[in-house]
Amino acid sequence: MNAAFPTPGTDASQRLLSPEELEAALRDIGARRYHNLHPFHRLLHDGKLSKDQVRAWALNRYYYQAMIPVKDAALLARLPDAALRRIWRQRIVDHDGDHEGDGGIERWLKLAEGVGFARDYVLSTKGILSATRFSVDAYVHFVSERSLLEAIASSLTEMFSPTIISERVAGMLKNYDFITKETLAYFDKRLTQAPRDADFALDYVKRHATTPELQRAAMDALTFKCTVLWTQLDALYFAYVAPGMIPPDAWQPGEGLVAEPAAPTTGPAGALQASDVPRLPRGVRMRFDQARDKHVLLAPERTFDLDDNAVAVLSLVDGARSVAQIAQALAETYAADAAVIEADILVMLTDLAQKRVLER
Ligand SMILES: O=C(O)c1cc(C(=O)O)c2c(n1)C(=O)C(=O)c1cc(C(=O)O)[nH]c1-2
Repeated sequence: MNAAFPTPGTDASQRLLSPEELEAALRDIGARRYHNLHPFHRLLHDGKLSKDQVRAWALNRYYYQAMIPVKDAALLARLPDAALRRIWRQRIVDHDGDHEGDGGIERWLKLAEGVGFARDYVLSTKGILSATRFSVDAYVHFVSERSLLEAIASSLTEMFSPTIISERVAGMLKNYDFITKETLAYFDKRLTQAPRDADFALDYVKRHATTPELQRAAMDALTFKCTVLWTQLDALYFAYVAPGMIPPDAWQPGEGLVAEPAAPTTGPAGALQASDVPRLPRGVRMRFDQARDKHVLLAPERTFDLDDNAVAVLSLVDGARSVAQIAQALAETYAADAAVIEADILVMLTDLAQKRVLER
């Protein structure tokens, strides 16, 4: 094949590399083309994406996860000996599990549910970008149609995945308040599975790429696979970051989500009580918007305009004062009746709590 990004060093392709040189050449491909370098991953790991952009990533990547065992079954079907099949079939078990509710696909569904998706919507693959589908399908076709050496070499991106997984998990946990360790449980197992799989595949490639042509084919296969991963992120970036052109049938923010549970309540119908101590949740803050010359309440992905009364109340919401104390302070400032103010601000604060921009 013609590599999309030809690997430099054409003289090296003329001669037979030692197994160590071949490994170094393969690692060099990853160092230059692996998807850890993609701007979308940088934004994801550095906490620069909105919750909807993280959702778009989780949804699209589900298709990759779902098709990996299809790809591995295609490869398995072509393996001529039982010993190799025994080893390779473990990959299918890792993703599909041994029983209902087990395996990597299931754990990815948990991740998607963890960021708000309804399970059935994810399973339907309805909102997935066509470009995601095309590149993942291209990987399955490649593995089905190319030589066994190329098919196995194309899985070698897994050599590079433990580093990106560690970076991703640490970065996402640190930077997003909607991501928990349980949500990212998918990656725990990959940290041992990926090196085991990559060691086997690398050993196979080093032993079977016995001519310069075969070594070149293995390198091209790995390059191809890097482009499979890269183009998925290009598509996400184009649709959901910049310029933000979401194709007609792809997921639109808001679709396929489970309704967010109402704010935890103590009083009747979730109403705040005078003794409650309100505070702004993590990630929510009041700001003065210079351009619009007004105060706003900034929450992840949402902004609420605030009138003067709301600004006066929220300035006193500090996680220490109760509603009654806030009413008392306002009554003194404005020389008004504390009971009347308390009744008014209970309505206002209850409304904010129901919008999940206030906690008690
Ligand atoms: O999180 C990642 O960045 C990442 C990368 C890759 C990869 O490099 O192909 C895989 C995975 N994860 C993964 O979870 C996975 O199951 C997997 C299977 C394969 C493969 O080619 O057979 N790659 C990957």
